[in-house]
Amino acid sequence: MSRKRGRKGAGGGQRWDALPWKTIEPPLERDDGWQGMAGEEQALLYTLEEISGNDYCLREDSLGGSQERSFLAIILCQMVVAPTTPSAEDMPPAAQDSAGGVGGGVGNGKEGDAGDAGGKKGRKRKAPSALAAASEGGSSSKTEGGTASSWTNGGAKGTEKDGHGAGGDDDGNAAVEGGGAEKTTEDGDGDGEPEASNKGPKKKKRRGQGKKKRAAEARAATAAAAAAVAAAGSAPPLGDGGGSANAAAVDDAGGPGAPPPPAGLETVGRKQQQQQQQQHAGEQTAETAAAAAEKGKTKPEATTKKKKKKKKKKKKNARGEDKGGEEAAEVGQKKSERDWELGSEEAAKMAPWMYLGVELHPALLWHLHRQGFHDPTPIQRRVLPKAVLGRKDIIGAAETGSGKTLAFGLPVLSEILTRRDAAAAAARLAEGEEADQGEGEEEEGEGLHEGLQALVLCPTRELALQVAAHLREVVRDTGVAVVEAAAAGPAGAEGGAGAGAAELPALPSTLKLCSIKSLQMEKDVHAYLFCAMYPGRTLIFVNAIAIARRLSALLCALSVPATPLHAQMQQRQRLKSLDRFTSDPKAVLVATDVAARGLDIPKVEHVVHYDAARSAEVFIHRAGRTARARAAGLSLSIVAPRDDANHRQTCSVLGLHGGMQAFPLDVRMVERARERVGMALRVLKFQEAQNRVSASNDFFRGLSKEADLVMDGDLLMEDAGAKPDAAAQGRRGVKGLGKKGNQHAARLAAGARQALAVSLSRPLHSDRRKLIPVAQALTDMRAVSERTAAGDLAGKQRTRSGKQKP
Ligand SMILES: Nc1ncnc2c1ncn2[C@@H]1O[C@H](COP(=O)(O)OP(=O)(O)OP(=O)(O)O)[C@@H](O)[C@H]1O
Repeated sequence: MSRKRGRKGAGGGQRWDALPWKTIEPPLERDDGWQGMAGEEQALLYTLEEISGNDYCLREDSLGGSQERSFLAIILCQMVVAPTTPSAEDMPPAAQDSAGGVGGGVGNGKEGDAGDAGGKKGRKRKAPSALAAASEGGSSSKTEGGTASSWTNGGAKGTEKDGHGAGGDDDGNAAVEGGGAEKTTEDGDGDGEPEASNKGPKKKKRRGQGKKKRAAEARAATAAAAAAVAAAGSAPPLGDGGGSANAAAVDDAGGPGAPPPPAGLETVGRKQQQQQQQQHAGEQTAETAAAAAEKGKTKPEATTKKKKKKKKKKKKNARGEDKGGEEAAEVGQKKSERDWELGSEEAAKMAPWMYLGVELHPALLWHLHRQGFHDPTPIQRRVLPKAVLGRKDIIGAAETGSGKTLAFGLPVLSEILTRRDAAAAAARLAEGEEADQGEGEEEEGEGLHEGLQALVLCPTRELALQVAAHLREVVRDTGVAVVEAAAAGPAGAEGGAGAGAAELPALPSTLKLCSIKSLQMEKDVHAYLFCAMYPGRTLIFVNAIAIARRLSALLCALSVPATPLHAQMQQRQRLKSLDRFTSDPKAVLVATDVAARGLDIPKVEHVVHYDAARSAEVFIHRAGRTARARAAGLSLSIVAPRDDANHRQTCSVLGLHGGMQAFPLDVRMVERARERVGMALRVLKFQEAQNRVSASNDFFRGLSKEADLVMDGDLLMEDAGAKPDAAAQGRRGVKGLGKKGNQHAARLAAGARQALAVSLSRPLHSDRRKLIPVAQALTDMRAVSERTAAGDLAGKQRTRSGKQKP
């Protein structure tokens, strides 16, 4: 439900750049609810409300506890792009007229968006309060019903919540979006080519005659596609029984209960964008006119300076010096508005986005299409209309891997791009010049939008990098820079979630949950057995850094390509581990909860909880690293007696009162895995001894070198397994073992390594057919247990009646 919160009648005169940024220092440590929010956070929200002129906050009653605080970052994003002036439709007619005049120069290049209704009149959207009221009705139902999208949740839980991005932080980093100001002539990725459409952005020659034709084609195709989907009953009909908030939001444009003329929808969206542009252009015209007049006077000087600056920047880039420390802003060649036109077929594919009635900036649409995102996800469908059209501040909630990043990212980026276009148009207008894409325009835009446009806070550096990369993908080549910036967090802190949240995020319905009961000392065996039997990208979660180190070393010794990830690793090493994990489809990452939240690593097939998560919320975040974006995934909990309490609590919170499904195990394979793990532990023990010896020897050698002394051989220990010539030099061996003892140790080490190698060269099970996919194993197991249950039932009935049932 939406409800009003915060101070009323807040003025809208301030701008986002007056934000007290310094008061937001991740990690935000409170994990209690909205009401109990730390004073400064509360103050920050009020400040944000004042700045945005928005004195209400849309939220759902189902959200509570830490979720609200979790979405501070999103609120923040929305706030910084919220209007500081009344919207065009709230303006008196005269003002609207003048804004319309400005907009005439702005709308250039939009005809190809398939967003125009070809002259049909769109219905006016409701005023914000009406929209809020409408959304109340819509948001009461939490299921996405009857939509065209395969993102529909179907059997997923009715209440979808999330605790995205908050809680106990690892090291408190921020992803920062800068906008408009930066531009280089390089494509950050070196890959400006479209993948989905196999067509590059349209070239300028598309201007003129052919353009109108193509635009008309695109409109016709989109309208036809939309109408076809609606006719088939698979599109979300407005005001239908599905009752989703999305439908309610669309109602705002189309009226409740009325089947939507798709073109009308598009008109509303397009009109909205034009209004936004007109509004921004109107705001900036006077300011820009003065600036332009000034610029006109000093232009030659200013241009030369800028060109020099650019040259310097290019040189720096070539030398790789301009990385700004940790930042790696990928700013591609800025393309003009016209370059983002989609062809008619492409536009038709993107019709589900048009249904939202939100006209996203064409560049975003183009990039969404390029990435194959033809459908908005449920959370995106619900957020976008309210964020973009309703200009609401949103606390969003959805299952893991459901596209929340773009849900908050798209409105922010669309606003930045739209404002920039409007500013450029206003500048052109002020200078009385014909729109001319190129250097001149870039500089105008640059002058008007220099600086930070939006800020996203993330609890870990990894997440900051990921969010930035994710957003960067949709603004490639627009000249908007998305960069990551680090902020200091508590050293060595782990990214555990705050316990005791009243509401929990949901898990995707494509995720299977199962468990293995184990002894503490057998956990290694089960973890190894699973990795060996079901190779695939696997994320193993442990509760302690020492275990992450030990288990990853053990798995490596067993030829499983494992790497650790924990908060005590240097940032560089952490990124390297992640790189390795993402580049090898069979890699295993042994991680602490530093990797539990928000990380979107493609195609993680399995999540293994080596140690039980300390709370159900952490469990959900961990498990949510797999089964993302509609993919299937498996979560396996290895439950030893000491994990039992946490595991049972998680099960009860998830409503699995009978516990999780037992993972099928073959006793013979467990036996063989046990043998191998034993051998690997021996190898590691010898390895460790060897490492200790060489570390000690290195230490003494280093000392003697520094002091310029001749090394006394007695101080050196002999390497177990060292080369024979080293032993021949008469050094003393490992203390307590003596020379013979060392030789014996070396022999043992070599023997253990060899035995392990032999064992690893054989299949884990003599019958290779036992290597079946996890999903198959679970299906088989279910069938067996169903048969057993049926048998049991029959058995019971037999006993009771004394007769066997047919
Ligand atoms: N409209 C879309 N169509 C297809 N894929 C999408 C769409 N939007 C996002 N995705 C993809 O879905 C994946 C998950 O997105 P994202 O990381 O935003 O999820 P999330 O909801 O933030 O997850 P978490 O709660 O775990 O942080 C990403 O790989 C993203 O590229």
